[in-house]
Amino acid sequence: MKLFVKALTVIDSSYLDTTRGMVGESYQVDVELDGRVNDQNMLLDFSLVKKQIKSIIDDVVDHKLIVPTQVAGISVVGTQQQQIRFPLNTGEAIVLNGPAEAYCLLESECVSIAGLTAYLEHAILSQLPNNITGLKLNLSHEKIDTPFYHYSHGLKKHDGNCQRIAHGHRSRLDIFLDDKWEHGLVDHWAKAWQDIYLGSMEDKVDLADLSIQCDQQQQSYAFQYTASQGLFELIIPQRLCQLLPLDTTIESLTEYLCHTIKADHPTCKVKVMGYEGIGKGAIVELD
Ligand SMILES: Nc1nc2c(c(=O)[nH]1)N=C([C@H](O)[C@H](O)COP(=O)(O)OP(=O)(O)OP(=O)(O)O)CN2
Repeated sequence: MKLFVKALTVIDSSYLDTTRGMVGESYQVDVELDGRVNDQNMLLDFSLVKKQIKSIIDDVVDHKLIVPTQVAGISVVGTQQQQIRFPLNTGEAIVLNGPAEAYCLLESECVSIAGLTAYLEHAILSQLPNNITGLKLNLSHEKIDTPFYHYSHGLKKHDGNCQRIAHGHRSRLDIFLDDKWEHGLVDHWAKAWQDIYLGSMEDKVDLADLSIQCDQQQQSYAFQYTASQGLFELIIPQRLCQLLPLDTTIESLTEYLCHTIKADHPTCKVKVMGYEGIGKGAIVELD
């Protein structure tokens, strides 16, 4: 007997990669359970499938930075507050300091959908009732036929997990000039924000102001803030980052895109639909 739930949840996270740097991701999650029915003649009540499995996925990976810990030269120090120095293959590094709950440490050399799926399946199955003998997850990307981008950010004013300084999204973007969808503009922004960290100028500090030590980070930006989960710090190469004069909520990002595009096309009606991951976002229009 099997039970399935499609589109159980969406994981919005970021991961570290020695080539790409920090990559924002959104995965849709489907689940299939295997086992014997219980005395309610159910494998597992759908409401428990939704609540319990979603809550495990949230605890293990959602809104976290996924760090492959078998990369040569990586260092992970600390227990409750962890400092991570992640080497890039250009010789640069991404350095973080934050509460342990903001990271998902994966024992591998890189992050892949297959590796993450196996890790989550193991974590979930061990917490389900004994009549459930197997579990299969399907993590998939939203099918986007147009150019899209991967961004990472942190929202220090958010009272939930979006305050974590490095989580992200894989997002589509729609731009219209005088009601016509503009491939050229969408493509431009998708390239500009391909694997980008969107940092608020307000959170930028001097390297010397950080509580962590840093070595060769001359061409890097440093960010720091304290939110309800604790102190968050990040050092990231400037080339992987765009500084913005705003909080990086989807409302502000979409407004920023719309105003920037309007400045180049003053006589056009501009409409931008900015997405934060899958199926949600903001719309801004300027006449
Ligand atoms: N109006 C807005 N609300 C939220 C924003 C935002 O920009 N504008 N941003 C966030 C976070 O960045 C977050 O990454 C997105 O949250 P979400 O995927 O909705 O997370 P939840 O855990 O609340 O939802 P699930 O899909 O159930 O995991 C938050 N809100």
